[in-house]
Amino acid sequence: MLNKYARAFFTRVLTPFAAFLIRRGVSPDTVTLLGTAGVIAGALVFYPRGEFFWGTIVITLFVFSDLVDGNMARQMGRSSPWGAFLDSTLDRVADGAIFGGFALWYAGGGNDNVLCAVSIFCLASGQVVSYTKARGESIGLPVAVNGLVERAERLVISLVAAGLSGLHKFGVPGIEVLLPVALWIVAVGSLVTLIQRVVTVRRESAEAEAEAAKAAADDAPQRPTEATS
Ligand SMILES: CCCCCCCC/C=C\CCCCCCCC(=O)OC[C@H](COP(=O)(O)O[C@@H]1[C@H](O)[C@H](OP(=O)(O)O)[C@@H](O)[C@H](O)[C@H]1O)OC(=O)CCCCCCC/C=C\CCCCCCCC
Ligand SMILES: Nc1ccn([C@@H]2O[C@H](COP(=O)(O)O)[C@@H](O)[C@H]2O)c(=O)n1
Ligand SMILES: [Mg+2]
Ligand SMILES: [Mg+2]
Repeated sequence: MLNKYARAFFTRVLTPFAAFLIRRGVSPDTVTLLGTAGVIAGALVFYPRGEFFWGTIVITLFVFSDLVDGNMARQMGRSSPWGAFLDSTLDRVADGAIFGGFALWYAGGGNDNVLCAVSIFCLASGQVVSYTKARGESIGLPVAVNGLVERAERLVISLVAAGLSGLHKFGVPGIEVLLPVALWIVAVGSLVTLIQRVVTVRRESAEAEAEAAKAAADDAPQRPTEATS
């Protein structure tokens, strides 16, 4: 949903910055790599210590690089299979660091085994949700569904809640409940999305098999029947 409705807005806002980086000779791959490094650092330095406000600020500064790199590649007319591969692969690494950071906090100072497990579930299910689409497309299916909670939703829900929960350390009472609520929402939403995508791939592969069987039957040489032989 966000990918559909917010992307156009962010493209307009980030295009001048992307053009500036191009003029400075920066490559899209450099932006992809530095952006991912910044997200990993923000997530793994701050979140395991319960520093959710500062961790989210650092991650937010870098996560938008994921929209800038593609924008730069398109402006330069240099969108490439390698760039698409690098972008998607490093998305998985960045997501692993964010939800891994939450899990480390709940396994340590946050001292909550259930929320640790929910964070690990968010991490794993998010990766599998993305994998279903990538694998489905690699076997030639359209995978014509995005589902309830795509990557942009997973990030926005988790990061907004983490940033606000972090205000607890600045004296805002009760607000720390937002992160657990967000993690449960992302976990359930990712499960629903996973089911939506698997059902779609199952339907599309059954349709493709039926079409292939029909094409094979149409192409098969007509066997003489007993009556004509
Ligand atoms: C006192 C206040 C404290 C608050 C602290 C600060 C709060 C700031 C919080 C959050 C900011 C969150 C920003 C998150 C931005 C996410 C941008 C992003 O990277 O989106 C990526 C997404 C997908 O890009 P790709 O096409 O490169 O990725 C594909 C995707 O990953 C596929 O995965 P799948 O979906 O299948 O699971 C893969 O299959 C594929 O391989 C891969 O290529 O990009 C978009 O979707 C574009 C839309 C981005 C929309 C961003 C909306 C940001 C909205 C609000 C942010 C501001 C909120 C501020 C709140 C402040 C609260 C007080
Ligand atoms: N280093 C890169 C990064 C991305 N691309 C291209 O952009 C597409 C992704 O666009 P986003 O707006 O989602 O970042 C990707 O599929 C590539 O075609 C690139 O070429 N090099
Ligand atoms: Mg990108
Ligand atoms: Mg990306």
